[in-house]
Amino acid sequence: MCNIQKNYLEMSSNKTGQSFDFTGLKRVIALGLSQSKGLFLTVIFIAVFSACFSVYRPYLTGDVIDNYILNKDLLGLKSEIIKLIIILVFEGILAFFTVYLANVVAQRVIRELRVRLYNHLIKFKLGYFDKTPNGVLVTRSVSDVETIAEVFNDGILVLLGDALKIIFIVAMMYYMNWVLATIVIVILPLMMIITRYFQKALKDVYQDERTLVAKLNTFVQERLTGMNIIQVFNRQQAEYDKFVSINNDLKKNYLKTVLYFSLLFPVVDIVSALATGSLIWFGGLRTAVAGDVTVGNLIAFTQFITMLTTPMRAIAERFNSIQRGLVGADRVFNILDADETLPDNGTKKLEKVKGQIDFENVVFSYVPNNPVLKGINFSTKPGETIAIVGSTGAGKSTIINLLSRFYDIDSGLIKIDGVDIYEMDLVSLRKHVAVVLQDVFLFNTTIFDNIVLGNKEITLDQVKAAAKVIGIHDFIESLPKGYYAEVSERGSTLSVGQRQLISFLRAYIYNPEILVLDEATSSIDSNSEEMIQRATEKLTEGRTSIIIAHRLATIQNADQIIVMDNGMIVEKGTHESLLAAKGYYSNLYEVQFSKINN
Ligand SMILES: Nc1ncnc2c1ncn2[C@@H]1O[C@H](COP(=O)(O)OP(=O)(O)OP(=O)(O)O)[C@@H](O)[C@H]1O
Repeated sequence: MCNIQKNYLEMSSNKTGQSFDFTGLKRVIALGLSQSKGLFLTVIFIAVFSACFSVYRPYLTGDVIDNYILNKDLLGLKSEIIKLIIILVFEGILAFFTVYLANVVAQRVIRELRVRLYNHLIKFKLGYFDKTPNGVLVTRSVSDVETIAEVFNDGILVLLGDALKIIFIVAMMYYMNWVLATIVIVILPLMMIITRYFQKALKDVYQDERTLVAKLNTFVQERLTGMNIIQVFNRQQAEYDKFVSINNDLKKNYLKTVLYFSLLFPVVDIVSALATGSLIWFGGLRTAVAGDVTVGNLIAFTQFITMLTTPMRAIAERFNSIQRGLVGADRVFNILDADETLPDNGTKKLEKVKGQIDFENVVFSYVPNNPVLKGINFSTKPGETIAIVGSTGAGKSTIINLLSRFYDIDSGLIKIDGVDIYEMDLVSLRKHVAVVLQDVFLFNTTIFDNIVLGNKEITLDQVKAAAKVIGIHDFIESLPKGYYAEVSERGSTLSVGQRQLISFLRAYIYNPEILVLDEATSSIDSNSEEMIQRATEKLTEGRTSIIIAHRLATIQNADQIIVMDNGMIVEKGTHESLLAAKGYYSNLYEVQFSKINN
């Protein structure tokens, strides 16, 4: 099974087996407190206050019936009704503040988590991204984080109010009439069992839902990026079928949630009706026969049952929201807890480097125990141009990944100016090494921004001067908005050659002492080839350069050519000496030369 699939499955099937994740909840609450302690406590205070008020209402209703309506005390009735109205209005105001403030807390937590997550991800080793599909990470950073809001919005803060309400109602019922209170209370455990059952079932459904959403995001994102492959190979129908299948799974999952909910409400209603029926039957008998239950008591208690059912039913919903939020939180915290950051323990900050590079017996594997580089040794003098050639998959690009510490080596030493790169501060190391990758990546912003990459110290004039040297200034100026022309996603509206030249310009403007260039394999027209050849000469002038070459014609003047095969260096020398040796390089050269001639 490939790494991506494995990691994806690991991240998706993180079921804990517990019905409620208290550790996750504690962590989310701690985050809420750290973001808005004052607000958080205010909402709790309002919830307590509001719970007291709502309980007072049925009590007052019973009191109005027994003492004012039945006694025909109209004056007293008027003042009691005014009291009831004031309580209702006040309850409404408190409800508004609870919902509004809980949402403010939730949004602050979301903002904080997104920032933390992005800040964490951006420091991860490239190896992590090799294993994890982009769609999964997009889902974690966008929609999973969003679900955490539910823990606050409809979750714990409101849940607390509901729980308090239940406690106050029970206390008030016993205060008013213990017989009626006991009749109602007997029914309560039944409701709790039902709620707990649905709570467990819903957690599993939500976990599956998050997995399926991530799967759908990954699918759509990858297909959109590789749309040209799908269309060229006429895979539309097959890809459509796969999409329909994932989408169907998601629909089935949502319907499961709906099923649980549609069942939960009627079941709770039936239990509530059972409680009301028993109350009226027994209570009515006692009113008529024993006389120890007043009419006001009976009416107040029917109101209590409704008031109990609503928060109890709501508690199931609240748990449901918290559950959904905690499943999202679990996934987000998994990433936040992942220790995938590239270790940066080096302390040496080199201000200027001369450009001497040494690889000493370097061994490296992407996947443990499967070395891709098996003992690489070479050295460059400052200012030299060194070319690396060899068969596909030989390990050429891997060498440049190691020099910039995109990945860490298994053993050996890589030195710049005699200093082990692991002793160097990472930022300082990368400041001295510019990399032009085979597959040019352009962001969806202006050409200028794509070149300076947010560095405010680089001016437009500097970029223009550099573009003239590289030979792309006229082309950029010919675009409708020149340097401020927007590049479409990944630069798809530019030709391969133009994208290459923009990435050359990006490296040139940073003026590094060491340049690493992974030549594009895609064929370009001879005019662009000539432009790129001239730009390469300018780019490598006066700095140590490592060029991974696919076209041998471009590297004949290199100071040193390294020939690689199957993770090892098989030959080293100049173009002439290697041709004379009649070995691997000479063969490679002849094959390319005869291809060109043919
Ligand atoms: N991120 C990765 N994870 C796992 N294996 C990888 C990764 N990148 C490359 N490899 C493997 O490492 C080996 C060397 O790859 P590398 O890209 O260095 O070859 P290359 O010589 O640059 O090839 P090409 O000329 O085709 O670009 C290959 O077998 C490749 O499959």
